[in-house]
Amino acid sequence: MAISFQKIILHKLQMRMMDPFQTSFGTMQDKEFYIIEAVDTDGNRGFGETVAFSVPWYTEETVQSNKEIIENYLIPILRESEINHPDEVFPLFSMIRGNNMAKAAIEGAIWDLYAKREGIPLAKALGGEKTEIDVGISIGIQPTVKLLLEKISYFVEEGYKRVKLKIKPGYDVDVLREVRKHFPQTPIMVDANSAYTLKDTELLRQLDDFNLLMIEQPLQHHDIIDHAKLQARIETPICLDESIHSFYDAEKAVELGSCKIMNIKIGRVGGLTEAKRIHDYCQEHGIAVWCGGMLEAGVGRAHNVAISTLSNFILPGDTAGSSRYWKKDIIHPEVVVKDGIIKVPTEPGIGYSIDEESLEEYRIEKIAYEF
Ligand SMILES: O=C(O)CCC(=O)C1=CC=C[C@@H](O)[C@@H]1C(=O)O
Ligand SMILES: [Mg+2]
Repeated sequence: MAISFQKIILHKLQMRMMDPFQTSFGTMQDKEFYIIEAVDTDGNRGFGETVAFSVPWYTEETVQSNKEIIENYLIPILRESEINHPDEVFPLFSMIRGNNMAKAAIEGAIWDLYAKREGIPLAKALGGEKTEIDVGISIGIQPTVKLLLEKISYFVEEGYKRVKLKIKPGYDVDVLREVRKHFPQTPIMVDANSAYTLKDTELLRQLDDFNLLMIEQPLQHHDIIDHAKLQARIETPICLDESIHSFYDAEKAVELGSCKIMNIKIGRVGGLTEAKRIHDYCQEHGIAVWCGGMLEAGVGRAHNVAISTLSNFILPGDTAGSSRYWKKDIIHPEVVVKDGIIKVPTEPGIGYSIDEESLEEYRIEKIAYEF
C-alpha cells in the first residue's frame, strides 16, 4: 500500500562529543545535524539522520547543504510521487545529482517508517539475518604516542574486536612500530583519509611489516586508478572509503582491483537501497565489506546496526556504542557494546525509540513540511 505522508519534520540538533576527534583533515568536537522525522497519515513515525559535517572536509556536503537540498528538492519530489516501497526512493531522487547524504537521511526515515508500518525490524526489512554484529573502534590522532597507547588499551579491554588508527604523513611508521611493540596480536587497521599520494609508495610499503588488517583510503578522495596501482605494489589490503559514492564507483573499483575491502557508509552512497546493492555486488565478487561511521548520534547509529546484519558485512564496523561519543544519546535504549558485540534490536523499525527529552534538549531548530 502506498505510504501517505502527513508531514516531514526537520529537527536540527547540536551535540558535543565527549572527546575531540582528529583525522588527517581536521578536528571535530561539536556536531550539528538534522534528524528527519517522516510521519504518515496514521501517525507512524520514521527517523533518519544527516551525517555531513559542518565543514566540507570529508565530502563536499555540509549540514546546511543537506537542509537546502531536502527542503528545496527532495521534499517536493516526494510530494509529487507515490511510494509503495522504500527501494523506490533512490531512483526518484536520482534526478538530483550527488548530495548523497541529504538523500540518505530522508530515505532512511522512509525505510524506518516502512518497517514500522509492516511491524518488522529494519534489519529484517533489508534482508539482514544476523542477530548480533561485531564492532571495532576508530581512534583519532592523539597528541602523544603515550596517550594513543592508553586509548588502545582502554578499548581493547572494553572488548572491541579491532582497532582503527588514523594516520597522516609524519604520524605513521614510527607510531605503528610503537603500537605493535605493545599490541603485537591486536587486530589493527589504519585510515589515512587521503593524506598520501603514489609518491609515498615506499613509505606505504613499510606498513606491510605491521600485519595490518587493511589500510583505508590512503590516496586521493575520488581516486580509483592510483589505488589500483598502489594495491599491486603493497601487500596490505586497501579498503576504499571516500572514493565510493555509488554502485557505479564500487563496480569500477572492483573491476580495476583498486581495493580488496570496501567501507560502506549509508550516507556516502545515498541511502540503504544503494548500500545494499553495493553490498550484494561485493559479495558476488569476493570483496568483504564493513560499515563505516560518521560520528553519528543514535538514529544514524541504529541504521548502521541494521545494515550491518547483511551477510557480507564480515569485518567489524565502526559503529561503537553511544557512550563512546555522547554523555547522553537521543535514543532509548542507547546502543550498547559488550565484548565487541551489539545485539540487534527486535522491535519494529530501527528498534530504538527517540528519547523525546534529549531531542528537545539538543534541538536548536524545528521545521515541519506538511503534505
Ligand atoms: O566512530 C566513527 O563513527 C567513525 C569515525 C571515523 O573514522 C570517521 C568519521 C568521519 C570521517 C572520517 O574521519 C572517518 C572515516 O574516514 O571513516
Ligand atoms: Mg575512512
